[in-house]
Amino acid sequence: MKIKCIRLEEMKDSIIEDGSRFKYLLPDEIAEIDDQNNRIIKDKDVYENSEFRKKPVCPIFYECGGCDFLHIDYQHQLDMKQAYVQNLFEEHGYSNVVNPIIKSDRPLHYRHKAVLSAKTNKQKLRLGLYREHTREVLPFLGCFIHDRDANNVLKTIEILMNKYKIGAYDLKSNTGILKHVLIRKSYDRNEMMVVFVTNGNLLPNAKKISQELVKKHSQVVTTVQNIHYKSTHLVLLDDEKVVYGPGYLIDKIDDLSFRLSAKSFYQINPEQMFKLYKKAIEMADISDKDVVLDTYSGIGTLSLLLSKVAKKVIAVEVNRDAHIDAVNNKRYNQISNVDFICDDVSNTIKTLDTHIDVLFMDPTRDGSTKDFLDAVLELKPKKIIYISCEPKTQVRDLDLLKEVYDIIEIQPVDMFSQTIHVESVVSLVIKQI
Ligand SMILES: C[S@@+](CC[C@H](N)C(=O)[O-])C[C@H]1O[C@@H](n2cnc3c(N)ncnc32)[C@H](O)[C@@H]1O
Repeated sequence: MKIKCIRLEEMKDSIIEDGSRFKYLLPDEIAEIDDQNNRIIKDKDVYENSEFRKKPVCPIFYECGGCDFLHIDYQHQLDMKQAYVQNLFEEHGYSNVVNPIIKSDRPLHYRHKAVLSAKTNKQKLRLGLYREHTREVLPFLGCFIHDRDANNVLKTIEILMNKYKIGAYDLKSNTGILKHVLIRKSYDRNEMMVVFVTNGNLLPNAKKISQELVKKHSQVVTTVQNIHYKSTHLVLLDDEKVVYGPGYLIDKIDDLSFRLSAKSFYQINPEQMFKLYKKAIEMADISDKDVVLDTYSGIGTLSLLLSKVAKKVIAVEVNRDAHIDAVNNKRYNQISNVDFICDDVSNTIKTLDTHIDVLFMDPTRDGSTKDFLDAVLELKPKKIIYISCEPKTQVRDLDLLKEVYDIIEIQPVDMFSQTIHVESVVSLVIKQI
């Protein structure tokens, strides 16, 4: 049997186990499958002489699921993402020509957030990333998309955990302490937060570990313990205690400062985030008479940037920690024309009694809901800016708005280099009748 990968979204389906493990086919590449053994018969000509493929820099690329594209030339990654977004919108009947993708100047080591998991290996605690599609931890601390400083801090954490005899949590026996370590870094201040995720509230020598860590890496300004009292696939739960420092980080966008706590959403690629926000605000072309509704607003980054150009901003976010950060951020920046509401976006939009000129929406990968989009059609803002990290759900949602709104611009942004994911910003205006 021969298989061919035609489109970007099919790449994930083209993974075939063949012992040495074969990574994704590129669109138009053909692989021959030995049906009986369900193995791929490699065609050296195609895979090794491809002008688009390169030797992946990472030694665990073929096991780890983090980077889909580390074996593909960066320009070709961009071309594939561009074609993917263009095709997707065309398939849904939109005739717009998609803007050229905004590329990254730092396609490696761009992630300012890293999450690693703990395991016991040869009687030692090791930190690493999950093997693709499994919960098996691959001990490795040199990830090529994580920030380099974060990688160095993780190496010290591994040493300290072993020095203080902290055991890795084991799911099967439900024993051990350390489940995960999360690191976050502020771009502006170059400072880091470390979160130790533990099974139960015991983390012996937590203060000593933190002090030694800070002594070695002065960039670490705070450490936090996040406590799991139950089995969960989530990394961070509600119970949290600050071990060292203030328990949050400060980052800056333009002249605004933002407080980041462990659990609140913050874009992981700061340099691309600046470009994304700048482009989204430019697309909205807001006047100082406009009232803006910023939905799915996180810690209020975009809301506060929008407050500089709009008359008023109303921002809605369901996550309580993110909401508290947003309120603090408003106070910290002495901004008065933003109201932050902690609620579900559908609840808020249905009960809103203010005229809205421009709507911003930035939902999670699942996209928005029919309930919310129906309420948008009732509200009838003159412009909508839809920011999405999953163009597939974005275009699905846009189909529910297309009777009333025209798409003006579609802007892909490469927020997640080396991965299959692409961010997309779409501007819409209400149809004239
Ligand atoms: C992709 S993030 C965007 C955050 C923000 N716009 C930014 O750029 O940092 C999506 C946010 O939507 C929030 N969210 C998800 N579902 C929601 C809902 N039904 N109502 C309100 N907020 C929601 C999440 O907690 C998250 O903070």
